[in-house]
Amino acid sequence: MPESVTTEPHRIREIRVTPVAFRDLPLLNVVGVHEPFALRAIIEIVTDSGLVGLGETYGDAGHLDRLRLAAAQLIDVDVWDVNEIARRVQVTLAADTSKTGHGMSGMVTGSSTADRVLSPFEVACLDIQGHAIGRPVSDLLGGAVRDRVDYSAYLFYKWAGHPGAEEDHWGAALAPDQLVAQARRMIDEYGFSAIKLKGGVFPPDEEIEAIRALRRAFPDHPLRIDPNGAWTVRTSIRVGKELDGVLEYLEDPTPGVDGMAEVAREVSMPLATNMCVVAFDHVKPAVAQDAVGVVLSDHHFWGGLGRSRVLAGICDTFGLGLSMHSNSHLGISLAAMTHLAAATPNLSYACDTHWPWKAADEDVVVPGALRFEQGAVPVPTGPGLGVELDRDALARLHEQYLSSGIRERDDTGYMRRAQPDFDPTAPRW
Ligand SMILES: O=C([O-])C(=O)C[C@H](O)[C@@H](O)C(=O)[O-]
Repeated sequence: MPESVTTEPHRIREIRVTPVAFRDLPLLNVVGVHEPFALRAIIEIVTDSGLVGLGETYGDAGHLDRLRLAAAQLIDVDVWDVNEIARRVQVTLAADTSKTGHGMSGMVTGSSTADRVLSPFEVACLDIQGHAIGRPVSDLLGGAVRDRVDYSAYLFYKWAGHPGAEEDHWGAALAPDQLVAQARRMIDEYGFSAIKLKGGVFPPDEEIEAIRALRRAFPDHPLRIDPNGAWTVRTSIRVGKELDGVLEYLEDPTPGVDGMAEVAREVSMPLATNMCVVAFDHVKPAVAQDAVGVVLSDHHFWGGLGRSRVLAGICDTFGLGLSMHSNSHLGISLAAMTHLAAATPNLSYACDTHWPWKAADEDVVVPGALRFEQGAVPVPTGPGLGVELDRDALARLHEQYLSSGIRERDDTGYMRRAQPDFDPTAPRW
């Protein structure tokens, strides 16, 4: 065996789970408004060989409790044995009877708890594996088929500032011309070549008008709208017909596979989802009913990067398109998303990211490793995820989490102030 090849295991000695809070602007969605802070949990896995791997996931109270529960069972496992890690997470959570929330604002309630808990541990193990052999995570996932990953401009209706606070630097976006200005700024600053509007906030005709204004202003940019299931089947069909030829896909117009299937029979553009296909057992009924044309993967709820590639294979087999979903996130997640997208040949749509909404001075990774160029992030080529933890920044954002008092308020798993009448299964219009 050549001397450079090592067969030594890298056993887990310690797992640190650190909740952080970072500022989030008053973006509106069907649930309500983003709170002043978004919550994340940063995972550090430390091995007996002295390597440290990073993961990032939701930071709500229920999820944190489950992460810590599972972490305690992973000590001594070799980071190359991800199947054993998955088995232990599964067994631990099967025995957990707590019913607290999961930090996804109620929009992906059907996704597997074990997969959500496994995800950051798997990412951290891949980060360590990459460091151990000196290769980027994209190589561990089969090799990058692209050296840059395209992201989309993710537009939001928004208030001018948090109530009681000064107007923020993005200002209000409550009308079509303000959304066009928001898109123009994002495209100027980041170079995005596709646009997604988070809808379900205003009556559908107002949101159709916003999409038409975006189409006029950006005739060559693929457009999407995502009302997170806020519309009835009838409204969805009407909107789908009115925006025929305007959208590249219509995302989650209505809740549930049955409703999506009814809409899909009547509209010509593909329907996309990150709400009704969010776990492996949702794929079969959706395919059987021809309910969706595009699945938005998200390694945070599909069980990590390896399992997201399994999803990609399933989509390929059944002729489904593949895109990528995001929540408010930091640099560890952006790195993981970028490696995954780079190594997934059939991921042909620009991925979602909330990145532009994050303050540039708030992150847990050392600046510089990730950057946007013409709407795309160059795939990090260093070992592992290619990002380094900034310990001072981690401590600052953890302190912000503690002083915000969010944990005490957060026993539902919601990062956002919910609309009093919000029900993810009941369309509003
Ligand atoms: O459907 C989606 O794209 C999401 O669920 C992403 C986020 O939760 C988005 O709605 C948000 O951050 O308000």
